[in-house]
Amino acid sequence: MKHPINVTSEIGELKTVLLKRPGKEVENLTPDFLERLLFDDIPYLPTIQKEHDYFANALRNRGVEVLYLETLVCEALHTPEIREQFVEEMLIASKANINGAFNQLKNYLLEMTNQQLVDKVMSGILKSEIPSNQKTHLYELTEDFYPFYIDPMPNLYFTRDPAASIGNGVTINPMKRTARKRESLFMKYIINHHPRFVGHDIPVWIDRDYNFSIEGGDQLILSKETIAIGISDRSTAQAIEKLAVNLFENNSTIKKVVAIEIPKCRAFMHLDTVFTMVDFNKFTIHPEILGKHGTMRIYILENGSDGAVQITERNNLKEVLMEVLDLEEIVLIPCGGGDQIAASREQWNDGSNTLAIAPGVVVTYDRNFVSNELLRQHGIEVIEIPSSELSRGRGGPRCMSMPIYREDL
Ligand SMILES: NC(=[NH2+])NCCC[C@H](N)C(=O)O
Repeated sequence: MKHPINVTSEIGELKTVLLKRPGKEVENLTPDFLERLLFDDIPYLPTIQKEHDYFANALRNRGVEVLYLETLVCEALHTPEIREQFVEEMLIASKANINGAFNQLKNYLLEMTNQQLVDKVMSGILKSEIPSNQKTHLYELTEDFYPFYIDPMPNLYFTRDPAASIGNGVTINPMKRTARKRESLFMKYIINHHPRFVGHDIPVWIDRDYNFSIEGGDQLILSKETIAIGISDRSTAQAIEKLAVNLFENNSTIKKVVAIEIPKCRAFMHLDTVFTMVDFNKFTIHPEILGKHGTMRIYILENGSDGAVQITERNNLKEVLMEVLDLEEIVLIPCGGGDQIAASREQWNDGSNTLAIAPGVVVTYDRNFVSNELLRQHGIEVIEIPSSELSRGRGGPRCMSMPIYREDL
């Protein structure tokens, strides 16, 4: 039986991808809570959905099978026991068990159909949804102070981050920000209970209960043997080392983990906001991460002879890529063409965040016209998608997709 997961590169022909269509969770954003929910503005739901459908269709037109997170979760909750366990775990992760309305919320959710239940958990539960006579806790009465029992999860359409495929396995990521921590629970249920995945040996290289954070936007599969991971605002050195050890010790094909330090700031939250692979030897790059004289802090983690990880330091990205990919030439394509204004504007709108669907073929946002033109000049085929609402969440085509199956190179 064909294994359901296979991702051994960033650019191998994309066969199956996981998306999440933006839903009601995006409409539950209000100005007071934008920052904590990691948005800069409120997308207009009908338009963001239209743009997202365009993205999904662009992928389907190229023969990619598009799976939806919301559908897979519904299908995974196929027995009363799994449903109940899911609801309980989700409520505990939302802290509804601590001096909270755990039982009311549990009953409320379990009365719903699977589709309603999943939509509700994703879009958040408002305090106004539970009748006043059932409210017994102080926090339930303070509706004006904070309107939600459980927060909406507007970042769910960035399926890249809560889980990521490496080889035949996955990382179910311990997320950094409270606003996103619960997101990886969906993948746990999918991997453990969805008929497409149960019965297969799917190694979990790092699990969501690990104490230090790591997110999929920082994880790049450079080749069958090498991955790159950003040491970033979201991914910690501890989790990167732990992942490396697990990959080395558990028969993965990965021999090297390249850890790349990137500045900790909102605009560069993940490695893929400043660096993506578009062809065998071509990468997009935001010039600002290259540092003065192109010097960076890069560490290569390998399996040491005594079972401990061996770490060596490098400082030139191009040279490291040539070394680990065994190539004579690497082309770094600067976001915004190196023009200072275009670079920071287009990076802000994810100009470096491309999704490769085959070597030399990428999906990008239409608004990044300078970067798109430059990619074309480098011989890359660029498929543009509309982006006025999608981009408000600060993530691009790579962030909005979790590859499940790519052809090997
Ligand atoms: N892989 C990525 N770059 N994801 C972008 C995620 C954006 C999201 N608003 C967040 O702050 O988490």
